[in-house]
Amino acid sequence: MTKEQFVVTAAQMRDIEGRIFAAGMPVAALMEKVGRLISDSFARHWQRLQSIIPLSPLFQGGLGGSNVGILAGPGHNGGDALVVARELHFQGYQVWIYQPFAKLKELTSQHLQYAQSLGIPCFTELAELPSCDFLIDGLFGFGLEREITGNIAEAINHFNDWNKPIFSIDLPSGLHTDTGEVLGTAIRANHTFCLGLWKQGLLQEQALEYIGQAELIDFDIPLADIHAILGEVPKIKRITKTTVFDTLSLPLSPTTHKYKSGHLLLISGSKRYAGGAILTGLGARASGVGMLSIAVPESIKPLLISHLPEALIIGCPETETGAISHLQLPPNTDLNSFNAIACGPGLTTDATPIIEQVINSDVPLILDADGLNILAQLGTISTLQKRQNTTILTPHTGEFHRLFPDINYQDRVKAVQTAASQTGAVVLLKGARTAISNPEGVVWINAESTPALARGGSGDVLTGLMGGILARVVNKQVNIEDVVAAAAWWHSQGGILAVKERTELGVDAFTLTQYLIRVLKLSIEDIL
Ligand SMILES: NC(=O)C1=CN([C@@H]2O[C@H](COP(=O)(O)OP(=O)(O)OC[C@H]3O[C@@H](n4cnc5c(N)ncnc54)[C@H](O)[C@@H]3O)[C@@H](O)[C@H]2O)[C@@H](O)CC1
Ligand SMILES: Nc1ncnc2c1ncn2[C@@H]1O[C@H](COP(=O)(O)OP(=O)(O)O)[C@@H](O)[C@H]1O
Ligand SMILES: [K+]
Repeated sequence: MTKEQFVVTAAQMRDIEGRIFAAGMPVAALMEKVGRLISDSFARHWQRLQSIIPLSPLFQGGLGGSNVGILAGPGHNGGDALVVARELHFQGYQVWIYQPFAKLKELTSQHLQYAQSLGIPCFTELAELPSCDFLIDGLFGFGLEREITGNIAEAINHFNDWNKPIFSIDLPSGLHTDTGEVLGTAIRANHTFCLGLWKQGLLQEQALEYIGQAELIDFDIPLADIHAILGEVPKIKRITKTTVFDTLSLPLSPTTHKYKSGHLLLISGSKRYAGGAILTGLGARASGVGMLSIAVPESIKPLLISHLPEALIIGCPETETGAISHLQLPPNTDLNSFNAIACGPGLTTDATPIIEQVINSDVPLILDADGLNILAQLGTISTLQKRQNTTILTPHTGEFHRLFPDINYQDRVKAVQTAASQTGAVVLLKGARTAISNPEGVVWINAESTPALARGGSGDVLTGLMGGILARVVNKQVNIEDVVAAAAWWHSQGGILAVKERTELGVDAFTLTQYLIRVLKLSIEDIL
């Protein structure tokens, strides 16, 4: 595993650091190292930002003229900030320190004393503060243990109102390290230097508006210490390119044939939502699945054939409303003929018998969209108890709430873990930071995505893509949650590449399908 993959809670980070200190690393030496790494990274970012952000009238050109305000807290987050203050002072920045706390940890207090001896101005009152070009936030890190109130809360709100770029150390002060919840109030950072290992709260949706661009500062934590605390196979991980490529089963075996590369059955669409079936089909096409069958209402069969000539389109009898009334598979075919079924986009809730039929089958199954709405009507947990084979549920927040009305989804990591454990399914909760859990609580978080994907139909693309990957690799002893993670990552990366070439407004769901193979190609070239 790479450092980028690990995700820790505050308690785990404290235990990992505890091991390093117990092994002999002096706390002060580590703080020095961390502070230097932050200063170096900061200087790189600031050079880049200078070209795009208007600076204060005091700015005299060159780094030496930049004015920087350092917000220092009482603990070691404040200590880190004070090391950064000293480093930037020696690099020629005009530095001042805001430090309103009466009692500081020993090491933090020493750094403050030295900074003051160097002539760096230090203030305790907001009213005294000079102007600056940017702020470095070292008020609280993972040691924040209660709501921020009083003058500190006031100060945080005040700094947010300054509208200056803010760089936060470890995490924006005020965010809960594990859940990303705002504890009273929080710094709205433009950039966050996460120290050592990714804190779980930074990967939670509710923290996103506070983090800005997040960067991991690797300060060489020994892998043995990480594994000693997180276990040999950590429970919560961030999806990375490497993990995805381990799952995609590439290159193809030279002796493969179309049925060895998986046969996926998509069940999707209605007269009303024909587009959902097309988008799901195009998502599946990008997966490279060997055989693709798509069951749709008879009346939209010609439309599907025109968009997906390679697929076997199965026209089914339809209800008065134009939904599939029941599956009518070709002769000599039953559901066991398929390696996987993906079911739901565009079905409408009139297709209830279909959902009952696929749930009763013994084939790996993905349920999405109306498949989930019907499942909620049937009773999520009792209905899924009948399943013998793999089930994957891919709700967005609204669907999740319908499926699991009793689960609080503020902490999305906990929410997917609970849902997966209650149902025995792998659950993917869609959103800006999609979270995936298997029934044992093994979680993947998709930390790189783009809001450009928040458009109708983009979830249909994901279902098709995931179905295709699942059909391709399901017989190859893969973990199902790894397959789901691979699809989520690929889908988001397609969106990110499309944004680069077409702006955030240029990523409609059809366009997204055209970027899936392009982004795969670039990623393969990158890995080789
Ligand atoms: N030891 C080191 O040199 C290292 C330090 N690191 C830094 O150390 C930080 C953790 O340090 P600490 O454990 O000292 O914790 P923090 O610096 O995050 O804050 C703890 C201090 O804040 C006080 N506090 C907590 N909640 C408060 C509230 N709501 N209102 C007012 N005061 C409050 C506590 O009483 C304590 O004094 C990390 O986030 C990181 O920045 C590590 O990341 C790297 C190694
Ligand atoms: N703000 C966002 N940032 C990144 N990805 C997002 C965001 N909002 C939605 N998405 C992604 O877009 C897709 C939307 O899926 P879904 O809600 O099912 O849409 P639809 O049903 O219209 O296809 C999901 O993959 C989701 O993770
Ligand atoms: K901070």
